[in-house]
Amino acid sequence: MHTLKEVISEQEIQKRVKELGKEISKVYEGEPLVILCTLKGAFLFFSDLVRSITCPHEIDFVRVASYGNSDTSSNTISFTKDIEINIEGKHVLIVEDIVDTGLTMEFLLTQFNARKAKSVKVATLLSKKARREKSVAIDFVGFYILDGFLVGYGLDYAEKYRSLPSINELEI
Ligand SMILES: O=P(O)(O)OC[C@H]1O[C@H](OP(=O)(O)OP(=O)(O)O)[C@H](O)[C@@H]1O
Ligand code: HPA
Ligand SMILES: [Mg+2]
Repeated sequence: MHTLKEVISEQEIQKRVKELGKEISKVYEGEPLVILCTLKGAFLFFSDLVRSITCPHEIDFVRVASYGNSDTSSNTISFTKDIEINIEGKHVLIVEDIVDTGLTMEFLLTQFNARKAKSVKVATLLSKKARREKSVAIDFVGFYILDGFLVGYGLDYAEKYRSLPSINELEI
């Protein structure tokens, strides 16, 4: 077992997700919108966020991974599941749990910008700049985090802790 220290409570997360949902709904009102969940880490944030977005939208799922069982990026992104919806002419919102080095988001932006979407924007629950290697533009941010390896609310360490309702720092 590892020691966990709570850094963002379930209540704080739920409040912030609702605020983000309102903000996003205003931006896309009346526009064709596809919201993409980046598996696995974004699964809880995504499912709460889409329920607080009031404008009509489609959803789809993409699977990328680079951390494996480690707390540092392998710098190699495995892309094992693509979306199934055609995004041409539609606005795309990529939903992530965390932008850390930025490598994953840079990869996703390159992928989806190449597919003639009307726009491609990014929503992330957490943005951690201490280890940022690629500068990526993020449109909607839940919380800025200074440092530390985080688990819970979708985020894992070696596949553990994803189902916790709060965000916690892992003491390895
Ligand atoms: O900015 P980066 O340094 O690229 O890190 C962010 C990415 O790392 C995690 O995914 P991971 O590879 O752990 O896969 P997972 O979502 O299945 O946990 C996280 O969910 C992001 O997708
Ligand atoms: O802090 C983190 N926790 C879990 N997964 C991650 N992937 C990038 N950064 C993190
Ligand atoms: Mg992970």
